[in-house]
Amino acid sequence: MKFGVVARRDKAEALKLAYRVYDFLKVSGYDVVVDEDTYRYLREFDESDILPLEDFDVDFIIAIGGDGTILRVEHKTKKEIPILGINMGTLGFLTEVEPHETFFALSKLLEGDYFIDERIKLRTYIDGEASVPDALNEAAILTGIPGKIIHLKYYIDGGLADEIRADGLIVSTPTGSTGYAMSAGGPFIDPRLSVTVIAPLAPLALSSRPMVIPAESRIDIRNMTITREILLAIDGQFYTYLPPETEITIKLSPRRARFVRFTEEIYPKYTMRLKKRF
Ligand SMILES: NC(=O)c1ccc[n+]([C@@H]2O[C@H](COP(=O)([O-])OP(=O)(O)OC[C@H]3O[C@@H](n4cnc5c(N)ncnc54)[C@H](O)[C@@H]3O)[C@@H](O)[C@H]2O)c1
Ligand SMILES: Nc1ncnc2c1ncn2[C@@H]1O[C@H](COP(=O)(O)OP(=O)(O)OP(=O)(O)O)[C@@H](O)[C@H]1O
Repeated sequence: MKFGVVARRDKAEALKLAYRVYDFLKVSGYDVVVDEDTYRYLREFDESDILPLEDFDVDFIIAIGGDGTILRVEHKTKKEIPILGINMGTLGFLTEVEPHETFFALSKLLEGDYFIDERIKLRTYIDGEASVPDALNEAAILTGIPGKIIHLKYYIDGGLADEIRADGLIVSTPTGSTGYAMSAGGPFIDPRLSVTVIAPLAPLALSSRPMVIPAESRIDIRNMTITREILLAIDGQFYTYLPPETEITIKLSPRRARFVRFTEEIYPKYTMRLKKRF
């Protein structure tokens, strides 16, 4: 078995724990690679084990950090590698275990006492091209000029669903339903469901409400403000400004994210975490 180790670079405890995980796995006889960005901030790893995240070809990734760290791993790796998230974040909604549980969790992983939680992702097409990363949380279509409204029309499976004047539109997976979409008034979506949430961001009209549609549906978004660019932000990791005439389409991605879990429990696990959020 081969492992990859990644830590958030801005927290010394996360880097130190990454080294302990690396050392434990090496001493146990496993091949381990370490993300080069992590190495840049802690030079103790063996130089021959350093690789860019983009080149990780391992069985499991141990990610030590918060949600931003997990999202970064998801965006940079090319294969659907299962991630075990160790929470060294503020919220750590996407992580599985707390730091004090690290070595117990690793033992369970090595014994095969775990399961894989697969999460759907969304693919965004820009003028018909899949040229941007898939979203684990959401694709956010945002006003390019803070303080200025954007006028959008969006179509579901070819039919006009709504026309909004708002700060933006959040198109979210069940995983992302507890992130930006929830701040836009969207509901908690049980991660076992295959649905997409569409939530307008600060809409002018009271009648523009969040909706939940089948994940297999096609969403076409058109910018009606012909003079204003819009900003597309995916999972807070990738940004691009799009000219007004750009045609945006969002569909279910053929790819999935995979997480190592030790319990299938959703309630009260996620709902308790939501309480921590507020
Ligand atoms: N107003 C908002 O609520 C708002 C605004 C921008 C981005 N976000 C979220 O932040 C994400 C990027 O995360 P980051 O850590 O790189 O950015 P960040 O550092 O700006 O933190 C955003 C916060 O959202 C939390 N978060 C991220 N994904 C989550 C999820 N699936 N469920 C519950 N909480 C979640 C993070 O823990 C963090 O507290 C985006 O994908 C988006 O969902 C939220
Ligand atoms: N190696 C790195 N390269 C780029 N950005 C990084 C790196 N390590 C950490 N960051 C950034 O540092 C910030 C903090 O990381 P992270 O999101 O993991 O923790 P957090 O914000 O405290 O946790 P949470 O997202 O759970 O609230 C994030 O914005 C993350 O993207």
